[in-house]
Amino acid sequence: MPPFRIAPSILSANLARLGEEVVNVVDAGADIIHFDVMDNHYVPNLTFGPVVCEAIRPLTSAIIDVHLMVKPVDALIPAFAKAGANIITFHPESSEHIDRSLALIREHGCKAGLVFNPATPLHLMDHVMDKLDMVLLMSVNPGFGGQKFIPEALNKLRTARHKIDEYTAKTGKEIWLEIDGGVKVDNIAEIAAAGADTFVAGSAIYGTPDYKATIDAMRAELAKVKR
Ligand SMILES: O=C(CO)[C@H](O)[C@H](O)COP(=O)(O)O
Ligand SMILES: [Fe+2]
Repeated sequence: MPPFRIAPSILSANLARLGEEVVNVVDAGADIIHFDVMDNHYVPNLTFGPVVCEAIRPLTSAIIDVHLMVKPVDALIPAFAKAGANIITFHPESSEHIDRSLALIREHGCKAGLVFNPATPLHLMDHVMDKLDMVLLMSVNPGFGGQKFIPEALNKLRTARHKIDEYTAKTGKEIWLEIDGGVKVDNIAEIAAAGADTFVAGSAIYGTPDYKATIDAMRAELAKVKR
């Protein structure tokens, strides 16, 4: 059984009580805090920046996974690294020089990843695998929480899993495969079977009254997965 990681997106948290919401979800069993950064330019929504990351950093030792939905990306990379991010991912469409942006993330001591929108082809990862620690597939169009999972993402996950497994077999390098958008208790097993090992879930966790019960239910579904 591969290690499965659950990454609640604080986009769906009660932002008036953000600190408590971070602590509570980690106490409930989350592995990662997923931090959605939107700029009202690359995506039609506006969220939070490095100062908010810096504010939550002392509250938890959980991994902070910063998903940059901003264009351009490079100027924000050092700022998020300084604010305590552990992983920084960005969309290839938002960088003029993908290899350079990935290198910049790693030079700042963070794990680096590329994010693929539903219609963005996976071949954009082919020549930068050595600089990737994570591949994030969007199963919704980016910009909002609470959207419906796009089923074609399952085929894309299988393709990405194959590419990553081939690369890992050749080099020994581990690359996490994360899925983001519309992940729920009732589809997480199918998504894991298609190849994901890391699961962002915003509304499915923060929209329920008992975060531990929801995360436990997700783990129970994941325990049934055969791959
Ligand atoms: O990147 C995102 C949106 O662009 C969010 O991480 C994602 O939508 C999580 O929300 P939900 O689990 O409610 O779909
Ligand atoms: Fe996200």
